[in-house]
Amino acid sequence: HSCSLPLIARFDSSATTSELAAKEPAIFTGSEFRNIDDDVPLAQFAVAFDGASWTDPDSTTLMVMQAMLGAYTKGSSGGKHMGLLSEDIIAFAFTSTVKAKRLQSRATEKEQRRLHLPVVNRNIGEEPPFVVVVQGPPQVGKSLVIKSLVKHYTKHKLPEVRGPITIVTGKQRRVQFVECPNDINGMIDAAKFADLALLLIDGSYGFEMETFEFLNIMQNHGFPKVMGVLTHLNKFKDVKKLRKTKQRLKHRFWTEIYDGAKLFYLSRLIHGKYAKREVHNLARFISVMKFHPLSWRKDHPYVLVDRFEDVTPPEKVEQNNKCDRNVTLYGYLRGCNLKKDTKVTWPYTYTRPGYSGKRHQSVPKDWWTEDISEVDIDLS
Ligand SMILES: Nc1nc2c(ncn2[C@@H]2O[C@H](COP(=O)(O)OP(=O)(O)OP(=O)(O)O)[C@@H](O)[C@H]2O)c(=O)[nH]1
Repeated sequence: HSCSLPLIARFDSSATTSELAAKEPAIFTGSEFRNIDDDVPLAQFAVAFDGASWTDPDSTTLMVMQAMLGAYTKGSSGGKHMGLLSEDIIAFAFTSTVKAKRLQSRATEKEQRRLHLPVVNRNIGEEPPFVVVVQGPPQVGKSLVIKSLVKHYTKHKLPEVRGPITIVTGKQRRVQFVECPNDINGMIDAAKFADLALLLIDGSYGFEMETFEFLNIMQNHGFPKVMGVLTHLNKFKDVKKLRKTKQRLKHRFWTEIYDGAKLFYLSRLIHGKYAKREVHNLARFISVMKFHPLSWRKDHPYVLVDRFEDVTPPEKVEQNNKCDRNVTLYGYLRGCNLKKDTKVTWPYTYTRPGYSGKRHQSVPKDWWTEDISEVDIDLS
């Protein structure tokens, strides 16, 4: 004490702690961390508030309060005048045996109740969107149909279709529109993840190879709901011929799919866009359609990867065809949601030689589907 007094005297000793603090105010640099652990029956939390110097008339009250709540040391750095190291929390120390017993029996009761609870769905986030695949031969109007539907639902003009587009179409429903690429691999992918396939047919030309090809692929890769859409009908000048063609194409469509399969007509093009009323009808059908999980998908889980946090570029994966890197993915496994940050290790990759060389106009590079039927995934 005698040594430190002269040292202190060198400073302006008339200033109180609060005055010193006021000169250089503390900035609270805190953060929040929440960790839900059902095995720990107690919730622990920390509260920070402005303190008062010991000369302050409120200091005694605050000290009593702090003793009741528990204290945190200022030992470790965390800001100018404070620390963040937690100490024993006095608040959790029992002062009476009766209270201790009561708390203990309550904790046991809670634990028992937890054990007897039915398994709750702990999926994080919303349900995956329904995937509507828009398929058809080149130039049939796939992009225009997607643009028109987006415009109908969101009132926004979509200048270009560059990838899957997800839209909220109802309180509990999201729909994702995907343009089906016109190559065999793209069609196989699409047939697997589609909940609904919109088959676009050029009415002025009739059925084309791409439609039959896709129907064939769908037979083998899970048959989603299918609706036909006839476009380019405005090219008919003769009303009688138009009516006859519609009839003929409808019966052909029914033969290919099933009797009574839904077929829409986009018969008018106004300023380069489909007629509002016709788009409205199509959109309403999509909005109210009941989608059922397909039994095929239950046996062949497919993951639709939206976004990789640790992206493995397809090109790289291709080179060493066996990829065992741990990739954190954020996506949907059909039928159940994957937890965010689920660790997935896949032994092989879906990307095939030449993938990067191909022009994937409608699907962004960091988006692809992965067959994970043999992949070890921790879904707990
Ligand atoms: N006359 C007429 N033209 C249409 C109709 N539907 C689309 N088009 C036109 O056909 C062209 C191609 O339309 P897109 O929507 O790009 O067709 P797409 O199927 O996405 O084409 P790809 O991506 O190249 O396969 C555009 O110029 C459209 O305006 C229609 O019903 N009638």
